[in-house]
Amino acid sequence: MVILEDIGKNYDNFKMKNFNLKIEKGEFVTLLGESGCGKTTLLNIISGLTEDYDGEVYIQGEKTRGKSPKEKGLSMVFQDSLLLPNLNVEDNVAFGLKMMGISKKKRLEKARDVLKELGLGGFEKRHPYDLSGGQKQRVSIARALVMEPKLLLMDEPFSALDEGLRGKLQKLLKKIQKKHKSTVLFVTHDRNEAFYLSDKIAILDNGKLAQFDTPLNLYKKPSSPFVAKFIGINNIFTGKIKDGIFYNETIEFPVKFSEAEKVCLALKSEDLRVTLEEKTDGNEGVFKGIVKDSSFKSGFYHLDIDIGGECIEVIQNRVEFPIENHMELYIRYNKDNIILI
Ligand SMILES: Nc1ncnc2c1ncn2[C@@H]1O[C@H](COP(=O)(O)OP(=O)(O)OP(=O)(O)O)[C@@H](O)[C@H]1O
Repeated sequence: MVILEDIGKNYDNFKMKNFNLKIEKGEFVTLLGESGCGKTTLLNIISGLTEDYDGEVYIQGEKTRGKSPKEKGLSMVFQDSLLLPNLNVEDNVAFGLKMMGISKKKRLEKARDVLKELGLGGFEKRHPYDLSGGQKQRVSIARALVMEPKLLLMDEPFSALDEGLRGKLQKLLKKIQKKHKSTVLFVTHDRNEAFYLSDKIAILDNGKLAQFDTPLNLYKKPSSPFVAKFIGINNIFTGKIKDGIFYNETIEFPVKFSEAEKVCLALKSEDLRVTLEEKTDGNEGVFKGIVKDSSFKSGFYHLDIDIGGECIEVIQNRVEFPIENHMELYIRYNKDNIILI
C-alpha cells in the first residue's frame, strides 16, 4: 500500500495542504486535473525530486523521505522515453537489473520476456534511434516493469503519441498491469484516458483533492459541481426544490424530491431525450425548450436547447423527427437520473 499523509507544499502561486491519498497494492490510481493543479508536484515529492515538503509518503509501510527511487522500490515512466542511446533495446530494459548485480543470463532472460509481453519480440537488438515514438515508449514501460517495482509512477506517458497509438498502448498497459498486479500512480489531464485505465481516480482542484473514487462512482455521484463539470456533465443548474418542483429565476421543472434549499442539480446529456409530445411514462419528467443549435458528431446528435434562459445539452444517437433550429420540443428525463449535489 502507498500512503500520502498530510502532504503540503507551497510555491509563490500555489498551495497544497494536508493532501491525503491511499493506493492499495495492485491498484491503478490516476491523478487527474487541469494544468497547474499539482499533479507533478505530488509525483516529484513521491519520487524524491522535491525534498522539501510537509507530511510523509509511505510505500509498503516504510517512510520514503531521503531515500533514492531504487531504495523506495520505484520505477518511473515519463512523457519522453529517456532511453540510453548507446544501448540496444534489451540492454536498455536490462540496465536496472544490471545495476542490481543480476547475472547477464538472468537479466536478459527477464528483459526479453517483458519485451515479448509488450509486443516487442524481435526488436531486442535494435537501438532507440531505430524505433518509432510508440515503440520507444513501450521499451520505457518494459524497462520500468522488469524491475517489479513496489510503485510504478507514470507521468503523462502517452501524451506525445497520436490518438490511435495512444489507444493501443492504453489497452496494452491495462492488460499488463492487471496481469502483473502492478501498483500504479498515473498522471494525466485526459479524462477519457483516466476513466479507461483506472481503478480509482483522484481529481485535483488547485492543490486540493476534489474527489477520490472509482470511475463509475465519480460519474454517478460527483461530490461537487466542480467534479461534475470536470467529468463532462454539462447540464448543471443551481436553485431550490419546493413541492417536487426544481426552480430558479429562469427555469422550473418536476423532480422526484420534495424539498431542498440551495441545490445543484445535474442531468447528464445522454440521459435526456427530445420528443414532440409532452406525455411522459411512469417516473419521467418533461420540460419544454427551443432548439438553439444542433450537430451530428461521432454517430450522435448534439442539441443545445434553450429552456427559458438556461441552455441544456442533449446527446442521443437517434432522433425520430427532423431537427431544425428555433423549433419547439419537449425534453424527457427519468427522475431517477437526476443528480443532486
Ligand atoms: N519549482 C517551482 N517553483 C515555483 N512554482 C512551481 C514550481 N513547480 C511547480 N510550481 C507551481 O506549482 C503549481 C503546480 O504545478 P504542477 O507542475 O504540480 O502542476 P501540474 O498539475 O502537474 O500541471 P501540468 O498538467 O501543466 O503539468 C503551478 O502553479 C506551478 O507553476
